[in-house]
Order: sequence, then structure tokens, then C-alpha cells
Amino acid sequence: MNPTASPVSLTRYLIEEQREGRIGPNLRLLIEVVARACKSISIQVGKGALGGVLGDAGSGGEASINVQGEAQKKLDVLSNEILLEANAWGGHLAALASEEMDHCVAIPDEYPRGKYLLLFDPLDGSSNIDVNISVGTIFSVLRCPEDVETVGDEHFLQPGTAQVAAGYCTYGPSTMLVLTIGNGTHAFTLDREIGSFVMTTRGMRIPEETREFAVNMSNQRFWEEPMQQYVGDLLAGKEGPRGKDFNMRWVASMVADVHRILTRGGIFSYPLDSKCAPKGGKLRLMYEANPMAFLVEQAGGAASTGRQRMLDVRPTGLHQRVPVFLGSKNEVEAAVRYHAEHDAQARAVA
Ligand SMILES: O=P(O)(O)OC[C@H]1O[C@](O)(COP(=O)(O)O)[C@@H](O)[C@@H]1O
Ligand SMILES: [Mg+2]
Ligand SMILES: [Mg+2]
Repeated sequence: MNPTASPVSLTRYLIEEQREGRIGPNLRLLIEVVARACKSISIQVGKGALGGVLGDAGSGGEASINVQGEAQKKLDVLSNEILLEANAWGGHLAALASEEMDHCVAIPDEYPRGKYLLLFDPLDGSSNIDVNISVGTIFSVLRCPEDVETVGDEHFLQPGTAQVAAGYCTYGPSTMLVLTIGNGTHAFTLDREIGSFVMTTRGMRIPEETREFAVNMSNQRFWEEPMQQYVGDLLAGKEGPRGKDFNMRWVASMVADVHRILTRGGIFSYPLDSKCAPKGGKLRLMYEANPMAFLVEQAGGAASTGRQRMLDVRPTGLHQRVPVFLGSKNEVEAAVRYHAEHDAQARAVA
């Protein structure tokens, strides 16, 4: 960023995009509302133990379980409520869907209904909340199909290429909103004193080459063959077929791991393994993989399931899971090659 140029707030950026005809007033409003909700979540996350918001949701010793079968944290529930309340009655949305809700919520008839669908993971990486490690919010925006009388889950089942906006907010040492409306990926840092997001990187670019990978290595023995071979070759370093040493990082907050990759490159992977295979993968397509894939592609990177471009996947369920490989273009392509070669050999043997 040019330090002499006057800072561009998120609001000003969105107004400029509206003037250029790249977004309409309703999408502008929607993004502003999501950003405002993220500011509220950031305040709650920042209070930590002082706010009484750490720990599990539920009462009487009973854990509260979401549709994914996962125990909810208090902050999962609170963040979900903040996003719901902020967005419900603004006139810009037709319906919302969340990791924390079984089904979408349509805007009731008595309220003005907008033309967009919003999906979100209200708090990503929530296992990290209690240990004060970065967490985040991920969101994706789709158009509601026209002439729909009652909006249902099925109207959300659009491929990632149909997204009109996507982003995440990371609650780390600083709070940052990273956004795309299909015209590059831009980063905004929350200026806590003035209370607004200020653009700090226009047009993020992911280096095509990398020497850093992110994966939960404890799952190694459960991975499929091509993943075993791919990571085996990364670990072999300079002496192996890849001819270079690789470093590894794993925060276990997708937002934090993807933010590092958008900032300095790398490959993020949550592959298929025998534990998550019956569900199709670990990460959720509609509100984790697709918005991140949109952001990464807009920053010159690539995103794949290992066998298909992520944004081309035809969703079959609101909470569908997929294997994920995303980040530096050449490295994602290398991982995809391992899968393609393995599958071709398996077909030849069959
Ligand atoms: O604990 P694991 O198996 O390494 O999984 C970590 C992954 O799970 C997630 O935490 C899932 O997100 P939620 O906290 O929203 O369920 C990702 O953010 C992260 O990449
Ligand atoms: Mg998540
Ligand atoms: Mg979550």
C-alpha cells in the first residue's frame, strides 16, 4: 500500500465498485451488514474470558450439538445469532444458511425480501477459541433464483462459480476482512479506534511457487494413496523427486491457514481420509471450501478437490463436505497430478 495515499475504507471501496457498476446497492448493503456483524463478533472474541464467552454451549452439563454432530462453543452460537440478527430484516436477503443451523432461514413474508442468499460459517476454527488462537468468520453470497415463492435449502445448491461475493474475517492479533466480489481479492484491517475496516492490501496475489504446506499430519495413516505419495515426496525434500525442502504449518483454523497462504503462499489441504470418507470429506463445500476457493482464485491461486476444480462442484446438500486443496497454483496442480496419475494407474489395472 502506498503510505502517502489517503486510506480507503471498506465503505468507500464498495461505493467505488457500485459507481463502476460491478455491484448494486443491495449487495453493497449486504457486505456492509456482514462487515458490521464481524465487528461485533470481533469485540466478543476479544473479550475472551472477561466476557464469559469461552467454553461449550449447552446447559446442565449437556453439550449442545449442531447439525454436523459437533459440540457447539458458546461463541459459535453467539456469532451465529449476531449474523442472523444483523442480516434478517434489511431487505437485501431472501434467505440465510449457516453451519450452525440444520436448514436455511427464509426472510418471513411480512419483511421486505431481497434477491441474495447468504451462507456463513459464523465461527471457524472454534476448537481454538479457548486457547486464544485466531478464529474467523467465512461467508458466501449467491443470487436467489427468480420467481421462487418459498425459499428452501435447494435454492442454495449452486456451484461456487455462481458466487457473487465471498470473504472471511480473521480475529487474530488484528481483525481483518478479506473480500472478493469477483474483481480481485482485497484485505481490510479493522482500525479499532475509528471502528472501520481500512484497505491494507489491494489485489492480493498468491505466489505460484511455494515451499510450505498445511495439513493435519496426524491423519496421515488414514489418507488415500495419492495423498500419501504427494506428502511423502514433500517430506523427502531436496533429496526427493521435488528437489526442494518444504516447511509445514497447521493452525487448525481454516481462516488463519488460508490467510497465511493468501499473504505469503503455500498449499492448504484437508484431503479425503478413511475417517471422513463416508461423509465426503471434513470441510464444508458451501460455506468453507467455495468462498475460500473464490478468494484464492481471485488472488491468482487454485482450488481443487484433488480431482475437480472446487468452484465447478455441483452441490447436493447444504452441509455437504469435500476434500480441499488450495493455494499456490503450481503446488495445487502438483497435488492434483498425483491424484490423476494414481487414478489412471488404478483404471489401467482394473
Ligand atoms: O482439527 P482438525 O481435524 O485438524 O480440523 C481443523 C479444521 O476444522 C475446522 O476447524 C472446521 O471449522 P469449524 O470450527 O467451523 O467446525 C477448520 O477451520 C480447520 O481447518
Ligand atoms: Mg469452519
Ligand atoms: Mg464454525
